[in-house]
Amino acid sequence: MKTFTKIAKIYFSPSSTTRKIVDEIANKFEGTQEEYDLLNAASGNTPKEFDDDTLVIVGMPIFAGRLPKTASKKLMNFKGENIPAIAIVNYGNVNIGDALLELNDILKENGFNIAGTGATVSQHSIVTDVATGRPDSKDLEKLNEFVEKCKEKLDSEEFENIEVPGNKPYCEYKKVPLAPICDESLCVYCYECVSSCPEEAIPDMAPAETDTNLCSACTACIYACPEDARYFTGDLFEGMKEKFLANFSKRKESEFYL
Ligand SMILES: Cc1cc2nc3c(=O)[nH]c(=O)nc-3n(C[C@H](O)[C@H](O)[C@H](O)COP(=O)(O)O)c2cc1C
Repeated sequence: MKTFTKIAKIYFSPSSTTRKIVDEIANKFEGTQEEYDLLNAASGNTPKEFDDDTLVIVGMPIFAGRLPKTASKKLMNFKGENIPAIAIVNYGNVNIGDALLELNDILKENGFNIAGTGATVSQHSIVTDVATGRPDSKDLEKLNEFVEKCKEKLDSEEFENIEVPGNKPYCEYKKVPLAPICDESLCVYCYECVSSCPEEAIPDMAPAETDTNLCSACTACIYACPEDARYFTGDLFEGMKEKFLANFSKRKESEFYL
C-alpha cells in the first residue's frame, strides 16, 4: 500500500459532524496527522503549500447548496501541486446544490489530484430532527468502502478527472436569515461562543450579543456553549423546522465518486 508521511486534514465543522467524517477517513491511513481547522478565525488565512508524501483530506459542510463562504475563501489558500486529495461535502439530508462541484473545482484549480470525492449525510445542524444521529453505522460502513477504493486508486496512481454533479454558474449563496439568541440567565460568561465563532460576530465584552450582519448561522456557538444558552428561536425557525420535517425526513444516502 502506498504510504504517506503526512495526512493533512482540512475542515470547517461548526457542529462537528464534518470533522467526524474527516477523522474517520484520516484514521484509515498511516502517517502523522496535521489539522487545519478553518472554523478557527486565525486558521487558514495565509498561503500553505503541501510537500510531496502528503495526503490531503478535505471536509466541508454544505450551506444553502454551496460551501460556507468563510471556508471556501480560506480553502483557496491551500495549494498542492499534484498532491493527492480526498474531498467530501457533508450535508443535512436536504440538498447538495452545487457544493460538491464547487469543492472539486477549488481543489483542482489549486493543483490537487482528487483520488475520491463525495457527499455524505449527517444530522442537520439547524433542524436537528432531520437525519438525527447521522452519520450512523451504515453511513460509516459505506464511507469505509469508499476509503478502501480510494486506497486502491492511490496505489495505482491513476487519477482521471472525476465528474461530479453540479451546475455552473453555481447557485447563488443565500445567507440563512437566522442568528442564535442567548438566554443571559444561563450564560456563565465562559466565552466559548466568542472563540468558536468563525465570523467574529460575538463581541468579547458582551457574549450574550450577536452581530446579526456578521453571523452566518453556522451553529458553532450553539454547539460550543456548555450551558445550552444559545439557540435559534422565532417564527422563521419554527417554519423552517416544520417545512424540513415535512419534506426532508426521508433518508438520503451518501454518494461517492472515484
Ligand atoms: C447555515 C446552514 C446552511 C445549511 N444548508 C444546508 C443545505 O443547503 N442543504 C443541506 O442538506 N444541509 C444544509 N445544512 C446542514 C449542514 O450541511 C449539515 O448539518 C452538516 O452536517 C453540518 O456539518 P458540521 O456538523 O460539520 O457543522 C445547513 C446548515 C447550516 C448551519
